[in-house]
Amino acid sequence: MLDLQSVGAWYGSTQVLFDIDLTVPAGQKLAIAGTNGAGKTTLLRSVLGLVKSRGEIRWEGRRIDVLPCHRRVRDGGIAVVHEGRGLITGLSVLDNLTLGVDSAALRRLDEVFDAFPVLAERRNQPVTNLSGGEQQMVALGRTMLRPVRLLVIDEPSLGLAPSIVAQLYATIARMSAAAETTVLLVEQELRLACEIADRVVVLRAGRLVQDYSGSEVNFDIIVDAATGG
Ligand SMILES: Nc1ncnc2c1ncn2[C@@H]1O[C@H](COP(=O)(O)OP(=O)(O)OP(=O)(O)O)[C@@H](O)[C@H]1O
Repeated sequence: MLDLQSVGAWYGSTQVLFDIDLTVPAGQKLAIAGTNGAGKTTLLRSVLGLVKSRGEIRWEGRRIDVLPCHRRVRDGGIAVVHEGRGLITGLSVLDNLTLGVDSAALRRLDEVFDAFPVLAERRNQPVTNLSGGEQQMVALGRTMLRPVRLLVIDEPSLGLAPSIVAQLYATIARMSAAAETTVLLVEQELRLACEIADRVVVLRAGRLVQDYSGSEVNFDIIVDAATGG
């Protein structure tokens, strides 16, 4: 379970998140919606320890707000797929996928190549030769080889062709179902968010203003709240 109590966040002296209380049960797929600048990415960054924040954040019962980012990620089984993709530009596709993983995980490399055949074809090429969508596949493939308990995903569809987005989302859905991974997702395309999420919260001007789950996770219900209507 991920639990945020009275979380605020700041860039310099400017507060951009206010009093966020949010409990995400293990295995839940939560999408965070809201207009540009509402604070969606900052909420993810607060969980990861990448922005100045106050309040308490617990993951699996343990306070993580007191830990630096690398400890949260390593100890908490947290993986991040974000706009910048976080790949190591000098390395090949294969090296980016496998760097630091153990031999048991390496045996699952075929699962990544089954999900994204183009990566098998281009395994020895530098990641910088890949398109944005292919790089996003590498980023997601990396998480498939690691024991991920919390998957944090920021804008996976940004700038990608619909067919690639569909492939990415199918993989995310499969991964999270198979391993009961908890997912925190920021996705501007609300239809996509509603397809994968079992809960959607809406941020407005740094505050959590709506919380939808079950049958309320429906594009027509959520779109007005999320776009400020
Ligand atoms: N590095 C930064 N330095 C200063 N202010 C920032 C920084 N990053 C974001 N902000 C500000 O914090 C607020 C929340 O930004 P955030 O990126 O979290 O919003 P968002 O909902 O993810 O927006 P978008 O949908 O446009 O990506 C905005 O007012 C933004 O201008």
